[in-house]
Amino acid sequence: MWRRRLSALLPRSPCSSSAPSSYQQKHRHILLPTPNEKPLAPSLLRLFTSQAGSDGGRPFIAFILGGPGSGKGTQCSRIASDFGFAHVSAGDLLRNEITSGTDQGELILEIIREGRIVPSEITVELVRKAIESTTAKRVLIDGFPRCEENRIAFEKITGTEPDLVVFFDCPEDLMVKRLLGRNQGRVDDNIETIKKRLKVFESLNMPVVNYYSSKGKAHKINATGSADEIFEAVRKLFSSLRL
Ligand SMILES: Nc1ncnc2c1ncn2[C@@H]1O[C@H](COP(=O)(O)OP(=O)(O)O)[C@@H](O)[C@H]1O
Ligand SMILES: O=c1ccn([C@@H]2O[C@H](COP(=O)(O)OP(=O)(O)O)[C@@H](O)[C@H]2O)c(=O)[nH]1
Ligand SMILES: [Mg+2]
Repeated sequence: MWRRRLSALLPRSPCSSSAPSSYQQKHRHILLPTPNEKPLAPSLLRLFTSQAGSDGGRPFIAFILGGPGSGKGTQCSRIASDFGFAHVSAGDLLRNEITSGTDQGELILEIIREGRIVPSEITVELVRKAIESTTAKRVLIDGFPRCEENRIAFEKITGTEPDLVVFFDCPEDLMVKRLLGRNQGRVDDNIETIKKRLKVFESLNMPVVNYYSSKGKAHKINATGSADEIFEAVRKLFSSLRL
């Protein structure tokens, strides 16, 4: 499955309604290996063909979802240190591409600045590599998948589904307040971009949450209290898992 071109796997309704940019057309090669290309490393084959938790199998995978400013990153750091998870932040992986000046960095910066969603072929590849390179038995994927297209691409390419999905439920006004106070110099933490990100969250991220809810995999956590209070609910959930 991983050998097929990602474009062939993408659903008809993409994350963005806009046509492929000239950058995307020019960089069609940012795709997964084709049958003639190098096969996956044995470690990766094992990762995506085995069940979580089995000996030598892939790690336990938890998707951590929620609106911008709902506290995903904050809670992930705590889960990572208390429960031994590796923390893979999709947003950080994308920002690393910008700061390291890769070919795709310019496109990513433009999309993040506008609060849109980066094409699946870029993000899935970054997330897949991050999972492959960790030796941890448990991995948090923070802020991905951002839309149904991301989700379908991830599941098809890796041949696996998350073992757990956590959704941080937070009202918009609180998310806005937190984002405006984040103070990390991010190009997208301004009121104009925040409004766009909230719209994208409702229209494109929520269907992913709803999909996993319908499969009984999503756990909703009230994200309105203090970080300590929220972590108490998170701790309960993670303590109840057989990891
Ligand atoms: N429960 C909370 N109460 C108040 N501020 C919070 C809380 N959780 C996170 N924050 C702060 O809000 C901002 C956004 O949190 P962050 O974890 O980065 O959210 P996300 O990754 O979902 O965008 C950060 O400045 C963070 O310190
Ligand atoms: O899977 C992802 C994750 C992030 N982003 C982009 O990166 C931005 C910042 O994401 P991050 O998760 O860091 O933001 P947060 O929700 O934590 O504020 C998003 O608004 C998107 O533009 C994306 O396109 N795909
Ligand atoms: Mg974050």
